[in-house]
Order: sequence, then structure tokens, then C-alpha cells
Amino acid sequence: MDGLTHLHSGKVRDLYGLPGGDLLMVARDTISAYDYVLDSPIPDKGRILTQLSLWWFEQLADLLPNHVISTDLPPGAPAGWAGRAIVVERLDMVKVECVARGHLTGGGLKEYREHGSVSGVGLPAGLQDGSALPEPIFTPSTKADVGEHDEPMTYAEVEVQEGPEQAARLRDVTLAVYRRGAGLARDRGIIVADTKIELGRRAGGELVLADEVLTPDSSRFWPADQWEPGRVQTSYDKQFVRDWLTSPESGWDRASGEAPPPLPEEIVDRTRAKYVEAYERLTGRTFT
Ligand SMILES: C[C@H](c1ccccc1)n1cc(-c2ncnc(N)c2C#N)cn1
Repeated sequence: MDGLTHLHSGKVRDLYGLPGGDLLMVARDTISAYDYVLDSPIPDKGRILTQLSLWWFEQLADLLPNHVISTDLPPGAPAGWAGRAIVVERLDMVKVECVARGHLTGGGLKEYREHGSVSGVGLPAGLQDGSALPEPIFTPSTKADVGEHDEPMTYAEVEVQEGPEQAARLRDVTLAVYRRGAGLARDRGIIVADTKIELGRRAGGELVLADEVLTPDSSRFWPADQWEPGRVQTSYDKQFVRDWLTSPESGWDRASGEAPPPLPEEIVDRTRAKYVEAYERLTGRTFT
């Protein structure tokens, strides 16, 4: 693909350099579960989550600028990338995974059970898996290498790395994006339990919202009507996959260290439908 320089491949997205310095972010139809990228693509997942991210950038534009330049395919990009590729402004990326949590689960719950805190933020006693936090908290982490897990950072460590003023700005922006997104989603029946945003800086130091934003890949989406603290919550988008992979029908042993088997067509179809449903509930638009 002349004109495109492959720069980075994540679990579900790829990043290319364009002549002139901009970047092309491409979302694939892949889905990951239990830290594996599954062999079975979910048709249109890349397009659905790209269009959701673009809609969120619009909803958040009054809070801070974003890196979106164009959704037109640049020369050299395959036609099959239409709808799931975004030309973005090249930024100096902040080396902090900016995470906000409104509910306690996953790695945060594990840390809470060990230390009574998450990323150094003290929390009240008695919280359970899925509990709503008294208020959303900023729980930054390091940017781990491919295949590694991010490590929690305390706010003090962010201050040392970025400086006190910038650390406060990262915290405030992350919490503002989360509050806006979680509030809007909750009104539409979806709990955004937590989210990770990527921020970058322009040459003049201005903070810009980058990467994808408030998608089921960057956030935990739960159906609000099934929320029940004290147990593992239902995943809005991945529950069919998780249930099948951990059922006798799949023949897969998660403890074996072997990669999961391909998904049955029915599970793929039902998972695609959940992505479409989430997009349509949040945006009020019809996915075509
Ligand atoms: C990890 C993430 C990634 C995204 C998509 C696919 C693979 C990786 N990434 C984003 C940048 C990046 N760098 C400079 N300017 C930007 N606007 C962005 C963005 N977004 C670098 N890495």
C-alpha cells in the first residue's frame, strides 16, 4: 500500500504513517477475550466502533480538541478500510494510560482487596465486584509493552513524570471525559464502568484527545438493567463469547495456555448484534 507506512499493530487496531506526517488509525474486526485475539472476526466491528468513537469525539468537543482530521480514505488505503479508518493528527503522546473508574472491578478490584486503594486512591471499606464508587476516580497506569499488562501508577508518580500542573490537567480531563460519557451512556441503559483514554500534545503543549474514545474496547460496558454488585458483571459486548468459550461446548480449557477455538457462527452473529445495539442506543443513529 504505497503512501502508507505501517507503524504499530495493537490487538484490534493498526496505525500507519501518511506522507506529510499525519497518521491513519485502522480498526480491525478482531475481538479479544481472556487476553487472546480470537481467530473469529466479528463482521463490521471495526466500522461500528470507529463510528461510535467519531460520535463521542463530537459529544466531547466542548471539553477538549481531538486528533481527528478526516474520515476520507487517503491514497493507497484499501477500499475495504472505508468506515473503519480515520486520518488523525500526529501528536506527542502522553506516556500515561489515563484511566477513570466509576465502578470497581478487574485489576482495580484486585488492588483494592490487597491495599484498600486503587492507584494509591483510598476507597471506603466494604466495596464489592461491580460496586459504584462514591465518585469517579483517576487511576493512571504505565504504558506496558506489547503482551504485558499496564502497571498502576500513583498520582504522585504521574506528578514526578509529567509535573504537578500537567498531572492535574490529565486527571481533570480524564475525569471530565468519563463523567460526560458515563452520564450520557447511563441515560441510555449502558453503564460505562471504566474507560481508558489516550492523550497527546501539540507542539504548543495543547492537550488533545487521541486514539479511540468510550468504546467497548477502551471501556467496560455493562447493561444497566443487569447490574448487581457482588459478582462478575455481564459484559455488554463480550458475554456471549465468554460464556461459550468457558462452556463445555467449546472444548477449550482456559488454564491450558492454548489459544481458544474459533467461535460458532451464532456467537459471532449475536456479538455483532450487541455492537450494533450499543452503537444505536448511544448515538440514536442507525448503523448501516
Ligand atoms: C497505541 C495507539 C495505537 C492506536 C491505534 C493502533 C495502534 C496503536 N497509538 C496511538 C498513537 C498516536 N501517536 C501519535 N499521534 C496520534 N494521534 C496517535 C493516536 N491515536 C501511537 N500509538
